[in-house]
Amino acid sequence: MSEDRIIAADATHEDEAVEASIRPKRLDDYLGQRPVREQLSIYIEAAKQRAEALDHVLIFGPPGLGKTTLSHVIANELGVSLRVTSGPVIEKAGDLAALLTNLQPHDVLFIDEIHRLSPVVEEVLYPAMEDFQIDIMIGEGPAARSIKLDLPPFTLIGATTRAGLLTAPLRDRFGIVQRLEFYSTEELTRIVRRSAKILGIDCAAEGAGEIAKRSRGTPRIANRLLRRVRDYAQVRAGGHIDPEVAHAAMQMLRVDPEGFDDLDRRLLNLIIENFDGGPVGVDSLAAALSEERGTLEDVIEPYLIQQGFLVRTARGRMASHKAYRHLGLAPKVRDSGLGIGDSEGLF
Ligand SMILES: Nc1ncnc2c1ncn2[C@@H]1O[C@H](COP(=O)(O)OP(=O)(O)OP(=O)(O)O)[C@@H](O)[C@H]1O
Ligand SMILES: [Mg+2]
Repeated sequence: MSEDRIIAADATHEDEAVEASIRPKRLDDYLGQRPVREQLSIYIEAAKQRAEALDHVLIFGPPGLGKTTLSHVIANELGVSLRVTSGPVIEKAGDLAALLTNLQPHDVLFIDEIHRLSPVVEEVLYPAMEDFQIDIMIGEGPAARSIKLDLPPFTLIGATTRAGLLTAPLRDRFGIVQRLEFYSTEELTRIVRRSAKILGIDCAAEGAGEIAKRSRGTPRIANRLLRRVRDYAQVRAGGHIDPEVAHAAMQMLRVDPEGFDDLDRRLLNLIIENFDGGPVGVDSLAAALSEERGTLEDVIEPYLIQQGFLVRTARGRMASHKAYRHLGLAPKVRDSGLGIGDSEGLF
């Protein structure tokens, strides 16, 4: 279901193809995320001055905010090669050992979805990260013995949408931990304008702003909406994107001024109409929407929570007054005063 969403934060094949051309390569082009950029530029500079590998970096945050992009940027700024893999792809300890022993000194190994590493593979990673050493087993049965191999000093960059699922020993081995935040409308406007320029799209500043406003704080969505608005502009408006054209295209895409689509509105409506505003358990919501729990938690909820339309409480999800108003409904009057104070936050 959610794969068809114009505002889904996870990458489609089309996104991946276009992203390669518009993905920023240097820190200066990596817009927004100012604290992250400031810190990393110092750590990178310091590592280069000492001629050492950069300390291991953990990047976490919702899909489409720039984790993969940032890992490419870091490797570029360090002037080293980047090897890319992901948690579910590394099946055996030997697969990881092969990757590690093929690194050049100071290279970056990027493990996407690092929370999905198997426990055996994770065990191999601990000494590799800490001492640049791995233990590998040679032979089988009684003749089997373990030998220690030295690795070149390297930087591991781990990315995850679910920092909470990382084991403590793994998390503790990252010297640098960066959390990506949703982008402001101004930042997304700059991102849209940059992408439009690269893709040769005629997009006025206010047109870019209109797209940015509806992009759920997420560069990937902003870039995708830009491409769809371009299609609309090309067929209906001589190829020029101004606020009116952007607005009309969004109406066609059924993306509302908050950047919500039918699925978001169905979710909020469900909580309000069927569960009396909540609290309601996430499993009940996922079942009612025919979505997987993980999709609901990782892709749909975070922005609704961050924007204060949905509240995550210990007893389940609740629709806020803002949600009622957005759907044109009268907010429910509560006696308990249950609200944001019960929220567990985003992760
Ligand atoms: N800071 C940024 N400045 C400009 N463009 C950005 C920035 N961050 C991300 N983008 C754009 O958004 C796209 C998606 O980013 P990216 O693939 O890095 O997200 P991600 O966090 O790795 O997502 P996922 O969780 O799905 O792996 C990139 O191709 C890039 O064009
Ligand atoms: Mg990624």
